[in-house]
Amino acid sequence: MNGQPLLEVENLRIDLAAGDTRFAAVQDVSFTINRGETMGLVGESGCGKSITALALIGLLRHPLMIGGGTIRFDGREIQKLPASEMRGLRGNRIAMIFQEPMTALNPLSPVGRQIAEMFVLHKGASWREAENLAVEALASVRVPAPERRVKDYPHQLSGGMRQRVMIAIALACGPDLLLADEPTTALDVTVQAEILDLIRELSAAKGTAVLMISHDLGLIANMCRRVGVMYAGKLVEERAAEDVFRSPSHPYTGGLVASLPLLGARARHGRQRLREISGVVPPVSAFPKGCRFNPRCHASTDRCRAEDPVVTALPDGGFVRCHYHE
Ligand SMILES: Nc1ncnc2c1ncn2[C@@H]1O[C@H](COP(=O)(O)OP(=O)(O)OP(=O)(O)O)[C@@H](O)[C@H]1O
Repeated sequence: MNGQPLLEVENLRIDLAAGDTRFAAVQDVSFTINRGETMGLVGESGCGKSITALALIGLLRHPLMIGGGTIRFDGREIQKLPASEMRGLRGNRIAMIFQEPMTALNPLSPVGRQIAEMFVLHKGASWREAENLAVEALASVRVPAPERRVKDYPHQLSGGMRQRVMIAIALACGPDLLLADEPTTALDVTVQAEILDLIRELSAAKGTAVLMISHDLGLIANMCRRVGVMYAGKLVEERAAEDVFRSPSHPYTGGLVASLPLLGARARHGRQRLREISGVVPPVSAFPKGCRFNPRCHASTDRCRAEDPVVTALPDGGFVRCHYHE
């Protein structure tokens, strides 16, 4: 089954309503994730990564809404599914973990019960069975003394332990797709590595496809075979992770690579200080005309200011959205 398309996103557009106006916060986003595959989505804060993930799991809320395009999961268009079917998919076949588990966990319910609920809701287990399964699920994310920990409330756990609980909930039903939105950003460095290892190991063991979202290209390259680079609501490059580092095609990707402390070519040679991309991602209401990256691009021309580049396929199977990718 691996290698078959699981998630197919075509020309996704996400609108942000502001009074009578609608701004396209995400536009022309297309990508496919095959069964069992791990893909990364990288870009600075505000590029539209999180809202893309929320759209995929049917959790966009006003003022954000899907403005166009299609999302097919396992061959079925999710926008056309009745709400009850979408609820059946969410948490069961598509799961999501967030940066801050405290916001996703119920503070008033013991963590074991929150895990058990998944088995009751989606797998038809009795509460007694589900509570045993919850202990097993906690053990699988390497929470020590899981039979005691199931009784703990979220505030009694450390940030790393809470994230493990979140992963246990997400993977409880053996989803086909896990959306991991900055799952380690709020954690300290040693815990980050443990959590990433856990996601990598458990998803590989269960054949779960993963969409890993991060502003950290180093992390994404470590975890994912394929990388989509997002800038101001558009995918500007999609390549195999090693190709992104070897020969970034889009100037934005080049900037992200150059700003990595260990991998940036300039840093490697130790001759020049790290080059960062100057400026910031514009707000959705002020995306520039032409190529959205043009005001920050060191190589932009009149054409970039006037004309939005189309997607160009690259010989290595990737694609880029830049007039001057060659
Ligand atoms: N509920 C909301 N209301 C208004 N604007 C929103 C809302 N949620 C997101 N946005 C805007 O949509 C754009 C994309 O946000 P999104 O959170 O997807 O970015 P991101 O790349 O995931 O960044 P971050 O890592 O900071 O979440 C941003 O400009 C953001 O301000």
